[in-house]
Amino acid sequence: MTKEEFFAQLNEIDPADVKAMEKAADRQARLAKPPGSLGVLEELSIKMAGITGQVNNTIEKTCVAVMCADNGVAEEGIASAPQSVTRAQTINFTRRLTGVGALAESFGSDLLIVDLGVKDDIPQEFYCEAPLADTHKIVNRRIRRGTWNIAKGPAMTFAEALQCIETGMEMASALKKAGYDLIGAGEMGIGNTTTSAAVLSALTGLGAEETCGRGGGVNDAGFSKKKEIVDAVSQPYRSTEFGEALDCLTDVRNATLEILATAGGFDICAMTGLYLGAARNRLPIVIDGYISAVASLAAYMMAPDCASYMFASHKSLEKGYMHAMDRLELRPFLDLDMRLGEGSGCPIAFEVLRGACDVMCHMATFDEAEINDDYLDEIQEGDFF
Ligand SMILES: Cc1cc2ncn([C@H]3O[C@H](COP(=O)(O)O)[C@@H](O)[C@H]3O)c2cc1C
Ligand SMILES: O=C(O)c1cccnc1
Repeated sequence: MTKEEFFAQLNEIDPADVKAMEKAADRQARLAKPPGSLGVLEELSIKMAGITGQVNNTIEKTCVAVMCADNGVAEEGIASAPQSVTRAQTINFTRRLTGVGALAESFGSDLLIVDLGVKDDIPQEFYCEAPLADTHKIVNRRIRRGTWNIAKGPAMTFAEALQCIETGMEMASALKKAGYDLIGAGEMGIGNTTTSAAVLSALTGLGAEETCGRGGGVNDAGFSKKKEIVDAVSQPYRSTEFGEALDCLTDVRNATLEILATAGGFDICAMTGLYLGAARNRLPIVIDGYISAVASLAAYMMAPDCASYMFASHKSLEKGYMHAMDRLELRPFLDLDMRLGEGSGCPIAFEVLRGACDVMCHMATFDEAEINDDYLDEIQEGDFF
């Protein structure tokens, strides 16, 4: 995919269906309950209507796409765990032995595991080529054995960044075609909270103090190094001149691509593509934790309408997560003190969204429930809540 082809695909993303949202809001207001009493569930069901164009939605098939890759910056000692964990967990996803694997089994979701460039070899028998042909296999989309070290130069070439984005978009299209109603964005890659922080700092202008957390539990020396690297890598993009030079969407798209290739990882790029592809296919998508949130922000910068297709699941404890949410103007609806990644928040969020849609489909209106709703006038006029 050339950059021009990619940008043309971004222009195919439609805004949310406002008429369907109005109809959904109207039905929510007529359901037999005190107005607004289902809180966030009401908002979720209305947002879902904007995505599908239908007031009533059912969520049957769900899947978390897990983008796996290694990061060259791991050699700087910015992570607590060795890079071999990326390979081990990528294999463990196939057996559902990881956090997201166990939760996906528990809630009845599928996994779509994609290798974009794990460093260590994975035996051939674990791989397949066609996405979703076997959800217990790893889709082989390897670029190379991990990115280059961002502390020393760009993580990857532009062509590689585009290739990862294309893979993410390919996965979204495959999921849509296979009939999934709702998907999630997960990842695995030791060191990816460092690359995510570098991307977030570059995209927002925030310094490393605001965007860096301890990730998987890095020690004090590693944490200092992590912040130094994030500040240094993002510095050219944090200058006011850089921001001021961006005066049209094409400039922002080019700058975001450059930031992803310079400071990001194969996993972050593929997740960015997944969000963009989901929006292009009118497929709702759930954001997991920190890495997932940073990729969703990159997608939003390149195509602002894609935020209409995103649901923020849980408030990750990783520092910087809420900065991404603030820029996206999204609010996570779960707060479980989680900070795992992998897409582990997605299967839980799928259930909440399923419930929100079922309320819209199955609750009776005041009319249907034969309740005289004249008494509501006073509530609607008053400012009680
Ligand atoms: C055993 C283990 C399992 C994981 N599952 C997800 N992550 C999470 O930790 C990594 C990011 O943190 P950092 O930047 O500090 O390396 C990612 O792979 C993320 O998914 C894990 C990390 C470990 C150690
Ligand atoms: O929130 C996350 O996604 C996260 C936090 C710490 C480590 N890995 C992932």
